[in-house]
Amino acid sequence: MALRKTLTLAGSDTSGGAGIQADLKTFQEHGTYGMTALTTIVAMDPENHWHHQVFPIDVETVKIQLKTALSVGIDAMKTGMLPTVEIIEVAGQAIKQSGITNVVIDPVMVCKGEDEVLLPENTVAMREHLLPVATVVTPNLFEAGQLAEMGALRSVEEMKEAAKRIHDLGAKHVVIKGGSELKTEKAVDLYFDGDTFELLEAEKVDSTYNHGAGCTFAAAITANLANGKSVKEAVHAAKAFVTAAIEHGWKLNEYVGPVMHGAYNKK
Ligand SMILES: Nc1ncnc2c1ncn2[C@@H]1O[C@H](COP(=O)(O)OP(=O)(O)O)[C@@H](O)[C@H]1O
Ligand SMILES: Cc1ncc(COP(=O)(O)O)c(C=O)c1O
Repeated sequence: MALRKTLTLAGSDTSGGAGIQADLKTFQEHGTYGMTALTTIVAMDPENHWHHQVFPIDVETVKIQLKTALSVGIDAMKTGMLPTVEIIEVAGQAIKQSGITNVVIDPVMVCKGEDEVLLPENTVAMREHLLPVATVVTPNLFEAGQLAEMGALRSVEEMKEAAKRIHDLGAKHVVIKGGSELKTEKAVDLYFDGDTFELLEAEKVDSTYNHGAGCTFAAAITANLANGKSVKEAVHAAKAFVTAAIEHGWKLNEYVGPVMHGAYNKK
């Protein structure tokens, strides 16, 4: 079988656990050929409690990277941190024009442990330009509440309502990650295909070493789609992959603990 090509349009996480670094490691673990289009650079200030600083890439530079990557014919792609409205618009247009069918939108709005949320106008732009081109969208509880205009989500019932609203905005499949935020015994995610709901459950890991979990989950879905799995199969396999990664999360320094991207294949 020819090597399947995967693309991430996302930010660089200098600390290596999230962003394009998580995506490439995850793509590799799934035996796909990973490519990147960089949207922003995130650096951390070691002298100021590891405070995140975000340096967006010029929109023309994002455009030319997308043109380059999409010209080779991509089997599946994902988006991650998109720092400006202009970049979100360019992403939506490029995806639409390319005709690519396996598109995972991870609507990153905030980094774990950081209070600063990306600008509210970015959420508006995501609704308009990214949800309509999404094969799968993977918001966490906070992001789903923002996209659905429902504020904080606290229960599976509220997650169901949010999933319906997000589906109505154009995303074909919706996965809302309850993760460690939802007050349930297990780590519960809700999957909605526009027709039926399914709960994906895994043991909740008692750990704060979960940096990059969201990116890893979305990248695993992307690689599984590239490898020919159905959306439902791709999501289930990604859940097992990310659970193992969280179980083996580790301490990089006193501020951040990344997941172990390759843990699933070492089991
Ligand atoms: N403590 C945990 N134990 C097990 N699974 C978790 C835990 N926290 C998050 N997950 C799972 O990891 C995946 C990524 O979720 P999450 O970390 O909430 O995303 P994000 O990084 O976007 O906030 C989801 O499948 C979620 O259920
Ligand atoms: C570039 C980048 N993308 C995405 C994220 C979100 O990461 P997570 O998978 O932990 O939600 C971060 C968080 O630091 C980041 O730096």
